[in-house]
Amino acid sequence: MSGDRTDSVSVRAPAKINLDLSVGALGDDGFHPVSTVYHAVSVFDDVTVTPTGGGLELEVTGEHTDGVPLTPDNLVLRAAQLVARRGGVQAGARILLHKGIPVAAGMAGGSADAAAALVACDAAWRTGLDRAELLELAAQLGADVAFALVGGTAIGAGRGEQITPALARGQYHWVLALSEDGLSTPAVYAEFDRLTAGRALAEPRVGDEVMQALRSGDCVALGKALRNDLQPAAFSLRPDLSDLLEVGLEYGALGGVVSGSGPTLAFLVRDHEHALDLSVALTASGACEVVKRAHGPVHGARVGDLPRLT
Ligand SMILES: C[C@@](CO)(OP(=O)(O)O)[C@H](O)COP(=O)(O)OP(=O)(O)OC[C@H]1O[C@@H](n2ccc(N)nc2=O)[C@H](O)[C@@H]1O
Ligand SMILES: Nc1ncnc2c1ncn2[C@@H]1O[C@H](COP(=O)(O)OP(=O)(O)O)[C@@H](O)[C@H]1O
Repeated sequence: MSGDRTDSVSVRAPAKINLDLSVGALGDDGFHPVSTVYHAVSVFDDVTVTPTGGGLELEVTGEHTDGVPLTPDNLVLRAAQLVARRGGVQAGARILLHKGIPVAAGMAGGSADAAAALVACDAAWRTGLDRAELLELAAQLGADVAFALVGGTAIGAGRGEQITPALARGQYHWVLALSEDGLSTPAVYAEFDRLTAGRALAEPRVGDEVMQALRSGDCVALGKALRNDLQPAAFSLRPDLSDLLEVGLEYGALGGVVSGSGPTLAFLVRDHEHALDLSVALTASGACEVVKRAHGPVHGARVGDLPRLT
């Protein structure tokens, strides 16, 4: 069978930022226990799967392709393989990955791709996996993949893969200050270990302030409550990010925080107009080359329209 567009399934998955990221001490499994508030924002990757007679082919297009591996360890291919194995599928697929999420930015782009590929392969191959099975496969692919399936605003526990939806009101507007060079997640966790060596770390716990701000939909309170235990480690590896945070706050952001392991800085603003003002100010200051505006929360990975053929 050779695939055509009538067989194709396209799935869109969102980037995330962490509104709060509390990190505990490195465990024997090589991971840190975390308690985090994930928030899905309107920056997306799209995965289109067309069934074929056999084998997996991957093509990557879009704004952010540098640093995306085309090797079997690409999370899209690993996700497709997990679905094929769980669903007992012999068929193959041609997979198009369109990247709008910056790579190695602390925005979980690879995890979004994995989540999109799980949903798209399941639909294209009609393997009929249920939600629990998809979440189980997601956890095998990375700590952030389960959240990319669920989306919205949610608490992540364990390594981040145990997801509970958070009680959250309102839409929030963000200005994302991007960096040309990414930061490696393992390197930032290793720097966190170095900076906290010899200290007894408390069990990770999401702050009451952030949860209260989300419950009441209060963006000013949320701006003050943003927090990330990995931020000192990201600043230690990239001291320019600390200056950039100061610039954003001086220019009137309600709050700002490094997203996940960085280097993206997420600035909270009041509304669309405020986002435009801050974007212009950050760019004009020379402190940051590329900014993106986004809002959240948005949905998790779900089947959408096929991209237009050109
Ligand atoms: C820091 C966070 C915050 O949401 O996001 P990113 O900045 O990567 O987007 C996550 O904890 C990243 O999750 P993710 O990027 O999925 O990590 P994984 O692929 O599962 O793990 C990559 C490596 O990071 C370290 N790691 C990851 C998660 C965790 N809770 N503790 C860890 O120590 C381990 O060294 C692991 O081998
Ligand atoms: N489909 C994918 N898209 C992006 N990166 C991927 C993908 N598959 C594997 N990777 C690897 O994951 C690393 C982390 O990328 P990403 O998920 O974008 O960032 P972060 O972990 O900072 O949120 C990349 O440097 C790359 O080596």
